[in-house]
Amino acid sequence: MSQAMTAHLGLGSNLGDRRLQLEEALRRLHRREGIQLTRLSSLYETAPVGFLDQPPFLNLCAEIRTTLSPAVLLRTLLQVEQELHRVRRVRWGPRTIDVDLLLYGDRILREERLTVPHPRMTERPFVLIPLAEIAGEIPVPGTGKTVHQWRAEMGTPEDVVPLPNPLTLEQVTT
Ligand SMILES: Nc1ncnc2c1ncn2[C@@H]1O[C@H](COP(=O)(O)OP(=O)(O)OP(=O)(O)O)[C@@H](O)[C@H]1O
Ligand SMILES: Nc1nc2c(c(=O)[nH]1)N=C(CO)CN2
Repeated sequence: MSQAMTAHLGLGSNLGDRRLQLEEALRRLHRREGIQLTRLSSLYETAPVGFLDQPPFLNLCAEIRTTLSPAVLLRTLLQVEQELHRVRRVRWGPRTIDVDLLLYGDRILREERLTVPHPRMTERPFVLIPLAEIAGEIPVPGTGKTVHQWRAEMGTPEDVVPLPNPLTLEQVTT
């Protein structure tokens, strides 16, 4: 068994019961061997980025402790997406669930199917705002800046709105 690492995930949904799908994805991840959910950000409603003609997303970020390697962790995230019947037709388009690996400790990976830190995370308000809540002091490897510094540079977008009743760690781990 390898040493447990801290990693950060970004989750999003903009089709169907968005909140339920995020909740179910988190519950399934926590039940997987080698993954323990340790912190959740607030839940945000966010305007779509990239492909604009699609419904608003719910997004949040999660901290996990994991003994899985980055490659096995990514495979597990993709499996959970499949279990939730993710349908994806358009790049950056609507999806029932999306789970991205944002950070894996202080590792930098540039593999064919896995880039860590996630290559677009420092330009995405729907990632940086929730991530800053739970990982503000963490340096984004290879960038020379912390999550908080990236988030501060972005200003305060109006289209990332915290929901009054977020998901709780207790709710998804018990
Ligand atoms: N850090 C990462 N997290 C998740 N997927 C990654 C990562 N790096 C590379 N990938 C690859 O990206 C592929 C496509 O991912 P996905 O469909 O979630 O992209 P997308 O959500 O449409 O766009 P984006 O990557 O901009 O969020 C995955 O199958 C995976 O192999
Ligand atoms: N607001 C928001 N926009 C997106 C999102 C997302 O999760 N939230 N995911 C995308 C696919 O990578 C593209 N655009």
